[in-house]
Amino acid sequence: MSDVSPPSPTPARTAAVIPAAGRGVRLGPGAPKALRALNGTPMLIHALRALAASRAVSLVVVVAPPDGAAEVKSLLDAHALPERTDFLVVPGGESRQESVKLGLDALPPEYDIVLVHDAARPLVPVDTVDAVIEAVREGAVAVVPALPLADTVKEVEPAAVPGDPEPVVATPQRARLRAVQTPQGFDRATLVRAHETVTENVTDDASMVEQLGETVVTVPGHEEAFKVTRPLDLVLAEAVLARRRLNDGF
Ligand SMILES: Nc1ccn([C@@H]2O[C@H](COP(=O)(O)OP(=O)(O)OP(=O)(O)O)[C@@H](O)[C@H]2O)c(=O)n1
Ligand SMILES: C[C@](O)(CO)[C@H](O)COP(=O)(O)O
Repeated sequence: MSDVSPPSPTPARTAAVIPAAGRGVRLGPGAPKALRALNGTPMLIHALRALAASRAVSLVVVVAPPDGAAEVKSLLDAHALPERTDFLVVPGGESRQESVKLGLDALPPEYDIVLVHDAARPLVPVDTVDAVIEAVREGAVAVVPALPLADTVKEVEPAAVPGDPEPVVATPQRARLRAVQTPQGFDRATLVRAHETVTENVTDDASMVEQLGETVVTVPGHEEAFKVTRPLDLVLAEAVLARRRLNDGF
């Protein structure tokens, strides 16, 4: 009997797609949201560094504003990024869903696990990224970081005219609700099938996988993985960066 143990299987390779093609209408007038600065550095660069901080992520596909791929490529060249990670830039589409699909189409064949991460969540901690990857490696086909809600949520009959009173139709049990973040992690084949199958517009990739009848699971999210959506979020993001600098002793 040989005492040589069989070689352990090669871990699945992980790539990330960062949709960064949005305009940032809710943030107000200015450059596309992903290119706006947080403490002097574009939000997209913060998001790239956050994902590339995971040793498991070896490729990041950035989905740039449709007419902004050249500008995004120059931005990447102008900022220090980890050398062990490869970066690709492709032009995006009209909706987040379309942009993610364009990013997926650009992925080389050797990647089995795909993360989809909003450029608008620039401060996600690496432990959250790694927890998502680990859950996919362990066999989940779709994984989302999730947090319990602080507010009570009402379902309403949306008003025809914004600002008019809206009748409340239900109050879902808060203990069963979660706010989900990114990166969302997927078995690549499942995510590709979801994007080929679901035609209705949805707000996250995991819900497309749900529509295939596949199980989506959660891992704990993180309060610093919040999405920069409105002007106040910029204030919070800069405060988080200031706290990190203090904690790091800078
Ligand atoms: N056509 C689009 C729209 C959105 N996104 C990306 O999807 C992520 C989440 O979208 P959101 O926060 O809604 O960004 P915006 O669409 O830019 O914001 P808004 O809806 O306020 O315009 C962002 O990183 C955004 O750049 C994208 O790649 N392509
Ligand atoms: C994907 C997402 O960040 C999960 O919470 C969110 O649904 C994106 O929504 P947006 O309106 O496109 O920002």
